[in-house]
Parts: sequence; structure tokens; C-alpha cells
Amino acid sequence: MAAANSARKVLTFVTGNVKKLEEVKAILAPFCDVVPHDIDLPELQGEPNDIALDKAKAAFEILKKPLITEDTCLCYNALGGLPGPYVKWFLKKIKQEGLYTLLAGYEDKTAYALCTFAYCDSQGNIQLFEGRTNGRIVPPRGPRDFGWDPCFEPDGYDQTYAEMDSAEKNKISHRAKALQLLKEGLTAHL
Ligand SMILES: O=c1[nH]c(=O)c2ncn([C@@H]3O[C@H](COP(=O)(O)OP(=O)(O)OP(=O)(O)O)[C@@H](O)[C@H]3O)c2[nH]1
Ligand SMILES: [Mg+2]
Repeated sequence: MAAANSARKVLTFVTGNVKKLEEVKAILAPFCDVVPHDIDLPELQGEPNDIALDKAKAAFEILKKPLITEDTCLCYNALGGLPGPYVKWFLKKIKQEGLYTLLAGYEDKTAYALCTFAYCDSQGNIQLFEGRTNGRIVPPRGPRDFGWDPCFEPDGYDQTYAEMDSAEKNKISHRAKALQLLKEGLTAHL
């Protein structure tokens, strides 16, 4: 994080995902500027925290400066948390309809969206910030311009993420919750 007295803080966000970037910029706008850096980082297989840590480590090895990375999972309770961090590849192959029909044999349609930000400081030390929003998987509804948003209906809403206004999603989303913790964590260090 670059913070020169009264100057606005700037965070470098290493991601190849423009929709993530859009949301992160909007959510962090009152706190800092976000500068994107598009690197296609290798992603480990394994638990979400290990994947998030490894992404930040790989980005720091390339950029050698403070940065954030993020990893998003969509976890089905009936499937022990899968597809989880692999949802990107499921989405690519079976699309939004497939993400719903995957649960055809299960009564339990509950799921959670999980977002893990990794902040890497100038020394390469990494802190994780996690946000989770519970909901359920439904037949796709709404615009299809962001991943699995049309299939995820957060608890307490009768709209999918895709049907919600972006400001509304950004209040309750997995990403907003993780970024709230990141803001608190980074402010304490300034
Ligand atoms: O409907 C959605 N609502 C969201 O809020 C959301 N956040 C991420 N995603 C998708 O889930 C996969 C995560 O994979 P992922 O974390 O590895 O991201 P990525 O590879 O696209 O970017 P990055 O790793 O360079 O940051 C990718 O398919 C993303 O498009 C979302 N879909
Ligand atoms: Mg990725």
C-alpha cells in the first residue's frame, strides 16, 4: 500500500478478471484507488487459503512490490464444498445451467460464495481476508455477464446476484465482506 501523508492510498490488484476488478474498485473507492495488473497466475489445487496464499506469493515474485490478489470459490454444501476453487472450469465446460443441474440428485441446494483476498506487503509477508455469503443454487436468472451470478441467490433475497443492482450486491457479497476486513486490517497498519 502506497500512502504518502494526505495522498490517496493506492493498491495494486493482480487479476485477469475485469468483473472482479470493477467490483473491487467500486467497493474500495471511499478507501483507496485500485490499480490493476493483469498476470495469469498459476493456481494450485487444494484448500482455498493455500490457493490464495500461493497466488499472492507468485504475484510478488514477479512484481516485487505490495499487492493484493483474490480467489473466489462457489461451494455446494451437498458436495462437501465443491466445485469450490474449481468453479471457473466447471462454468467454462457446463455453463450456468450445468451448475444448477449438478445438484439434480440432491435435495440440499444450499451453497456459499467465498472470497479470499491476500495482501502482500513490501517484504513479501502475506495476510488473508475472507468473506462468505450463504445462499442457494437456482436455475439461472438475470444477466450473464459475470460468472455464476445468475445461479446464486443469497439468503434473505428472492433475486440472484445477477438480478440485483450492482450496488446492492456490493453491500452483501462475499467480496464486500472480505474487503471490509481487508480495509480494517490495512488501516490498522498505517
Ligand atoms: O458470478 C460470479 N460472481 C462473483 O462474484 C464472482 N467472482 C468470481 N467469479 C468467477 O468464479 C471463478 C473464480 O475463479 P478465480 O478466483 O480464479 O478468478 P479468475 O481466474 O477469473 O481471476 P484471477 O484469478 O485472475 O483473479 C471465475 O470463473 C470468476 O469469473 C464470480 N462469478
Ligand atoms: Mg484465476
